[in-house]
Amino acid sequence: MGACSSKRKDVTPRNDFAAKENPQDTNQATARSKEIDKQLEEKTGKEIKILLLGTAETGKSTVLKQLRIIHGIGFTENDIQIFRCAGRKNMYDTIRILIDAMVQLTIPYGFDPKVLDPKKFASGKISNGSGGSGDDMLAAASGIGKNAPIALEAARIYKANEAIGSDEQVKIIRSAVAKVKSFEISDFKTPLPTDLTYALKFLWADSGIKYCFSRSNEFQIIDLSYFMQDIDKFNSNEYIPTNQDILASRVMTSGVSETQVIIRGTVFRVFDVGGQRNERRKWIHVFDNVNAIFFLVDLSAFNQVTVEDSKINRIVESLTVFSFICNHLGFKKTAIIIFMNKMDLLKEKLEESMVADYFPEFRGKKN
Ligand SMILES: Nc1nc2c(ncn2[C@@H]2O[C@H](COP(=O)(O)OP(=O)(O)OP(=O)(O)O)[C@@H](O)[C@H]2O)c(=O)[nH]1
Ligand SMILES: [Mg+2]
Repeated sequence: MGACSSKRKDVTPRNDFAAKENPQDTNQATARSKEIDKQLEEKTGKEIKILLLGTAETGKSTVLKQLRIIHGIGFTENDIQIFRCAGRKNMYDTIRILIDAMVQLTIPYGFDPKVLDPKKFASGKISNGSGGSGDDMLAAASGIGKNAPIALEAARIYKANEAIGSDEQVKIIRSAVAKVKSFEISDFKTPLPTDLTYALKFLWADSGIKYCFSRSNEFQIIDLSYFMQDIDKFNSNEYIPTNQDILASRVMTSGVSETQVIIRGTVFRVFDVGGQRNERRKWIHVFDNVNAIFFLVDLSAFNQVTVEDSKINRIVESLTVFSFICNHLGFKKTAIIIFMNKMDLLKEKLEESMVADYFPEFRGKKN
């Protein structure tokens, strides 16, 4: 995203609570706010430099997008085009990653851990299986304990990870997978071809893929299910991304971008950086004269490993980088604010997962 600025004089959002405040408190708060503004002006000559830091996928660019929306900066035509393409790429990537994860986790297409109907499995065929019946699978599944991944057992018995279903179903799945795999990656500027979107929809509806997605902390994928709900809409040529679509889309940041926001005469220069390890070496270029750092942490990542190293937990990686930033001599006088992000996803995950399973020293409540 390129640099831009807001010329609006007062763009501070008001909320409903403001009207209910005690007038005396409001006066005091206004006076204090003016005092802080004055101090900042004296210190920085009306310029505040802010860095958005954090490891990959913690939500730095999303915070910047929110800032642009809240302060009325909005997005350029070029930005809108980037987000339109991002939506298409996000949908394609989701299924492409899941296809590989199905192999990695040995999950057959059509597999549904909740449906243990003997008839379904007994009559089902495994496309490249070599023996084993549905009854065998059920017996094994019931013997491995309720928390063990039943899919693994299914794959072990059938020595397959392809598909459960009739010959016709298996044929359709094979053809959909082949369609996605053979797609020549484009710049996503034009809509995805209809036969490809058909394959994406078909696979997204598959119970095995759904089960695979439910184990998404075991491989690298961003939850972009927002786009998968309406593939045709997001793929269409006429589609114009809304603010909500823009916030949900994912474009990895490479390099450094600056956005300027002017609030009551003070210029806030906000720098967004890439959080992946190979991007972090570029951070140093913006380390001079920083007034504040917003350090983002993805709290929902407690059960995930980093993209770069499958042995490193994402929260541990965040702590390491945070510690480096806090101890950096250049930031002795810099305000450092931790931004605990993705609380919505954390809440969802705590229904299924426990923090203590990943951090045994954690003594807090289960959820
Ligand atoms: N559910 C949920 N998703 C979020 C939240 N914040 C960000 N995301 C999503 O997380 C994904 C990654 O967010 P980004 O803002 O691109 O992350 P980043 O820190 O800029 O990542 P890099 O550019 O790789 O360093 C995007 O798809 C966002 O829509 C949140 O609070 N909740
Ligand atoms: Mg980013």
